[in-house]
Amino acid sequence: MSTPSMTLFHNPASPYVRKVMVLLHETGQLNRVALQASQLSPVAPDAALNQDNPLGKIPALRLDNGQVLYDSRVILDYLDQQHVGNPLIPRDGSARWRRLTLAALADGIMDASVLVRYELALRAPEKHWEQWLDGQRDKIRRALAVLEAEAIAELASHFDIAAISVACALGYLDFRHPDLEWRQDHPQLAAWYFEISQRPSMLATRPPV
Ligand SMILES: N[C@@H](CCC(=O)N[C@@H](CS)C(=O)NCC(=O)O)C(=O)O
Repeated sequence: MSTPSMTLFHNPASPYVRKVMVLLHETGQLNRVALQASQLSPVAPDAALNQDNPLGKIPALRLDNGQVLYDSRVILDYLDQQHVGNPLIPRDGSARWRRLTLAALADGIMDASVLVRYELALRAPEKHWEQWLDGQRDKIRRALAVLEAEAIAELASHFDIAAISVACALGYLDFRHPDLEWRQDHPQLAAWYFEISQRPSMLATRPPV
């Protein structure tokens, strides 16, 4: 087995890190990356990570020449150009922009979900800003509605950047926000997610219980 040449700042609870891990599994590159555990939140930063990523966010990927890549979209793009199989990010044409837009929609679900998580887990309950929380949850609901109405066939067509990103966003909703009961109004998305959750890359990267 080859020695890893890159280091990934990693936490199994992060949906953004999960995207990177799923892509590494799907493209056969797992053994190229060593994982460096990072425990952090916006109020409890990881000093080692801050040296490599001034934004203090994971994932960050240190390459063998010392260069550091962030954020997850940049890392996915880089890693997708490092394997010989079919690209998981279309290189050009309208498919590229459509698949990246679906991926951005999924990232937006993660962004809103992570912000809600921080507000609920890190701030005292009497300081919770309900109107802001509702605004974030509305973003999640609108994005899920669009995926259900417009994107199921596209998601089912390949397990690429779009599908990986949506899968990781839904996995995070299950992990941190089961109260949202996202399956209730999105039966097609739920059926798609049930199926792709069985992929080895998804099973191996499930968030901790
Ligand atoms: N847009 C970034 C988001 C990364 C992100 O927010 N990661 C969270 C963990 S899930 C984090 O590092 N939070 C620490 C902080 O915000 O200070 C990406 O796609 O990589």
